[in-house]
Amino acid sequence: MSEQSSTGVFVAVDGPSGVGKSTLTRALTIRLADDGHTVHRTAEPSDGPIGSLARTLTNTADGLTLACLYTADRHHHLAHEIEPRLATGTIVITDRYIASGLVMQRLDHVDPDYLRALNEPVRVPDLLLALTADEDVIRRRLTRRGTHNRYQDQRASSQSEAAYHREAAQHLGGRGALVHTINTTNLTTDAVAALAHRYVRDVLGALGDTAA
Ligand SMILES: Nc1ncnc2c1ncn2[C@@H]1O[C@H](COP(=O)(O)OP(=O)(O)OP(=O)(O)O)[C@@H](O)[C@H]1O
Ligand SMILES: Cc1cn([C@H]2C[C@H](O)[C@@H](COP(=O)(O)O)O2)c(=O)[nH]c1=O
Repeated sequence: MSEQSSTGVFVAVDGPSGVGKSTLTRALTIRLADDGHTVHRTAEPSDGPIGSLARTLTNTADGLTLACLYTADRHHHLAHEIEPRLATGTIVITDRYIASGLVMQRLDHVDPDYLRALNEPVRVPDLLLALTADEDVIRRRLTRRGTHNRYQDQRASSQSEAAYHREAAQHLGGRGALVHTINTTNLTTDAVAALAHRYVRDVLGALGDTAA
């Protein structure tokens, strides 16, 4: 087991619904923990009070309400769960973050400029792993696993969702996040995890971490 990292790294895994975010987040956490790092796996909506409310209202509230709720949850998530861990050198990996906020409520017809402005004060991740896959592949994955939310049942939204995620990744890159896009169409879950693992190790290596 190698030495514990002294620098927290904040990683966001984002992309269209059903692309493989949760699968990757779990696998990446295990790989980094096996390297000897302390890793905290989390997700948005968070398990905090605002996240729980947002999750409850996702299928019924309007886009503006959800945009404000999810952004409020993001601030609370950062202040109470993410930043305290980063401060102790933990690697934090979140399944969904700002990109989901820029995309999902845009699918609810909220103005993208407003969504960007709302998320402007929110800390960007050090590394965004932006997952993509061909639309028919995502659809097959969702059918096999089962849909979780109303967005996944709307076939028409999946193309816009992918396009909006590309824009969101570009925007976050412009705000200083290191962005790696992983096209998972022809990659096994292990291959996706191996690639993501390498990207995180590169970041740790650049920070001078001996366990990278
Ligand atoms: N690279 C891959 N190849 C094949 N199947 C995959 C791959 N990645 C994930 N899957 C499968 O696709 C399904 C959806 O994956 P997962 O639940 O991780 O997606 P998600 O992006 O987290 O979904 P959601 O947006 O609903 O939270 C699961 O059944 C998972 O096993
Ligand atoms: C962060 C965030 C999330 N959402 C929605 C999208 C999904 O309906 C759920 C999360 O579902 P999962 O299967 O657990 O990934 O939350 C959203 O609408 N806006 C956001 O900013």
